[in-house]
Amino acid sequence: MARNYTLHTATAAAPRIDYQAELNEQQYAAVTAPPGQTLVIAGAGSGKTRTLTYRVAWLLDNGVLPEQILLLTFTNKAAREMLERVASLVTADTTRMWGGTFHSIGNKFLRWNAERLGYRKGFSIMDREDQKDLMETVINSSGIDTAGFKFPKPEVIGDIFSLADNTCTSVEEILKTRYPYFEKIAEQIVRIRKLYQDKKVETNCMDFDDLLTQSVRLLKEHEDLRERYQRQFEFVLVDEYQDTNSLQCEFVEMITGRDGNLMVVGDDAQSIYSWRGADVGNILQFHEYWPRATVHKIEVNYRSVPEVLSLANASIANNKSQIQKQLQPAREAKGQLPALVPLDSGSAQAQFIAQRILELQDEGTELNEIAILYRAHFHSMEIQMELTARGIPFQITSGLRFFEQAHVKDVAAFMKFAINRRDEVSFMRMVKLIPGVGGASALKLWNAWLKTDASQADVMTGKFSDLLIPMSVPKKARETWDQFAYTLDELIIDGVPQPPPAMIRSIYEGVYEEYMKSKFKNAEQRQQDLEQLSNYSSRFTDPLEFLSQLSLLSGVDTDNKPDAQPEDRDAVTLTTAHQAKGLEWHTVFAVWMADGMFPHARAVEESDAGLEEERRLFYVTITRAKDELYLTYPLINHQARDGDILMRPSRFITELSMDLMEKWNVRSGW
Ligand SMILES: Nc1ncnc2c1ncn2[C@@H]1O[C@H](COP(=O)(O)OP(=O)(O)OP(=O)(O)O)[C@@H](O)[C@H]1O
Repeated sequence: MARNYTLHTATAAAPRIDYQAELNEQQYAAVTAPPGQTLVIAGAGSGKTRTLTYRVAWLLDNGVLPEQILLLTFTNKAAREMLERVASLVTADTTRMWGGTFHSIGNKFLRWNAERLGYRKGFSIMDREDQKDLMETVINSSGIDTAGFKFPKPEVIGDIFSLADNTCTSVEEILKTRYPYFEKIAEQIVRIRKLYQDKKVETNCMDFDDLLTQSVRLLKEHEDLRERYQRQFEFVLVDEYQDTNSLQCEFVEMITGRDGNLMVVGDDAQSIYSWRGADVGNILQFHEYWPRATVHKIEVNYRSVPEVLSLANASIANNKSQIQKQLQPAREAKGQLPALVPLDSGSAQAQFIAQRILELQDEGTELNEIAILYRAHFHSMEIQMELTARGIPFQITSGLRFFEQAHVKDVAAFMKFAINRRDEVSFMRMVKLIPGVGGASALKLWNAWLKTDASQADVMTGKFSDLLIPMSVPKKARETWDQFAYTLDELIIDGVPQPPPAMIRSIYEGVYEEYMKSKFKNAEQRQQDLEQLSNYSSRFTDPLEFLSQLSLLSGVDTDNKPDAQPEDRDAVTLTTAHQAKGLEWHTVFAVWMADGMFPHARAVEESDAGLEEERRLFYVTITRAKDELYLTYPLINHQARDGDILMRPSRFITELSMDLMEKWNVRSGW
C-alpha cells in the first residue's frame, strides 16, 4: 500500500494575514475552500482579484509549495499584478510560482517538449506580422487563383484558422456561421490550412494559437508528460473563467486531471466574448462537467451605489441562462437615481454629455473619473467632435479616433483625389488598395497620370475611365483598376463633384465593400462606421468642406496620445463596452441606448443566446459606474440614405421598472 506524505514550507506555521478580518464572509469561504474542484461566482465589483490573491496566499500559508501553484489569467499584466500582491502578503518565495496567460504557460511547456511533436529545439514564435507573411508565402505558392478582391487576405484567413482552433470546430463550420460570403471557396481555404500547418513545422515556427493547440496535443498524446505536470501543479487557479473557450478548457483539464484541485473564478453575467470564441457554457455548466465541484458565490459589491446596483440586478434578472445571484451594495445610497436622458438627435446627445462633463468637473469630479461607453465605435463620432469643439480632453482606449481609422481614410482618399487631382498622397493610398499594386507600380501610375491634361486642369471635364483604363497595370490588378476608374467617374459628373453622401455610396458600392470584406475581420463594424460617416457628411453640400473638416478633426489635439495610461491623464475616457470590462469610473455615460443600437440589431435577429449576451454587455456597461450613471439616446437618427428614423429606447431599458431611473427632460436653451 502507498503512503501519502506531505512536505510543508517553513512559513506554514506562521500566517501573517488575518484572513477573516481582511475578507468578507463569502470571500473568506472561497479563499479557505478545501481542496477539490471549486467554482467561485464573483459578481461585478465584488473583489475577484482580492479573492484570488488571498487564495494563493492561503495555499502558501498552508504549506503548499510555490512551484505547485499555477495561476492562469487573461493577460500577463493581471498575473503579474496578482503575484506581486501575493508577494507582499506572504513570506514564501513567490518567484517560483507559475502564473501567466494560457499562451505563456503553453510556451513554457513547448520550450521543453516541442521535439516530441516533431518540432526542433528553439522554435520561433510568429507575431501577427510574421504570421501574415508566412500565410502570404503559402497562398502564393499554393497555385490557388486569388486574383480580384474576393479572396480573403492573409490576416482574415489567419483569423478564420484561429477561430477554428479556439472553438475546437472545423474551418467549414466557421465559414458557415461567421464568414458565409467565403463559403464558396471553403475547399481552397481548407487546403491553405494544411499547407500553412506543414509550412510552420518545416520552418520550425509556431503562431500564437499553436502555443495552446500544440500544448493540448502534447499533453493528450504523451501520458508521461501529462502525469508529470498534473503531479507538479497541485493547485490550478483560473481567472475570468466566463471568457474561456473550448481549447482553454481542454488545456485546464489536461493540466489538472479529473481529480485535481481546480479553482475557477468568474462571473457568468459578464461573459461577452462569444464572438471571438468564448463559451459561456464553460461556466454555466461547470457543475455538470465537474460534478463534485463546490460552488461559492460572492455577492457584495464594493463599487457602485445601491441605485446603480438595483438597476443592474433588475436588468440581468431577465436573462434565462445564468447562475442566480443578487448583488448587495456595500456602499450607502446616494439619493440620485440613474438618469434616463432622451435627446432630440445624435448631436444633442453629444452636447448634453459635453455640458454635463463640464458641470461635473466644476463639482469636483476629475475628468479621468468619467467615461463614455458605447456598443459600437461609430456611436462615439459626434461625441468626439463635440468634445473637440469644447476643448474637453479625451482618450480613446478602444482603437483610433474615428476619423483616423484606415477605412475612413481610404474612402476619403478617393474623394480627395477626385476633387484635387494633384493629390499624390491620396492617389497612392487609393491605388495601393489594388491587389498587385505595390509602391513601384503605384509610382509609375502616378507618373502616367501626371502626363494627362486632367491632372493639371482646374475642372475635371472628361471621364477618369477614359484616361485611366488605357494605362498599363499589372495583370493581377487589371479588373480592379478598371473598377476604380469607373467609380471615380461617378464622383465627378460633368465637372461637378457629387454631394458627399453620394460619393461615399459610390466608393463603397463600387469598390470598397468587397475590399473591406476580404481585408478586415470586422468588416461589418467598419461598414457601420462608413454609414455613419455618410450620415454625417450629408450636412455638407460641398465635398471639399467636408474633407477639410475630416482632416481637421483627425489632426487636432495631439495631446491625446493613445499610449498614455488612463490613470495618468486628466482626460475623459471613450471606450466600447467590451473594452471597459474590469474598469470603473465615478461617472459613466452609456450612449446610444436605443433599440437596434444596443442591443445590436443583428443580435436581436439571431437568437435568444445572442440577446442574452447583449444584455450581459449592458450589465457590464452599467456596473462600471461607481456614483453616477446616465443612459442617453437620440430620439431621431439622421440617416443620409433613408432620412430621419425615429428611435425607441433600448429594450434593456423598457423592460425595467421606471422607478429605477429618473427621466430627464432636456430642452435647448438660448
Ligand atoms: N472585502 C473587501 N473589503 C473592502 N473592499 C473590498 C473588499 N473586496 C474587494 N474590495 C474592493 O472592491 C472593489 C472592486 O473589486 P474588483 O475590482 O476586484 O472587482 P471585480 O470583482 O474584479 O469586479 P468586475 O468583475 O466588475 O470588474 C475594489 O476597489 C476592491 O478593493
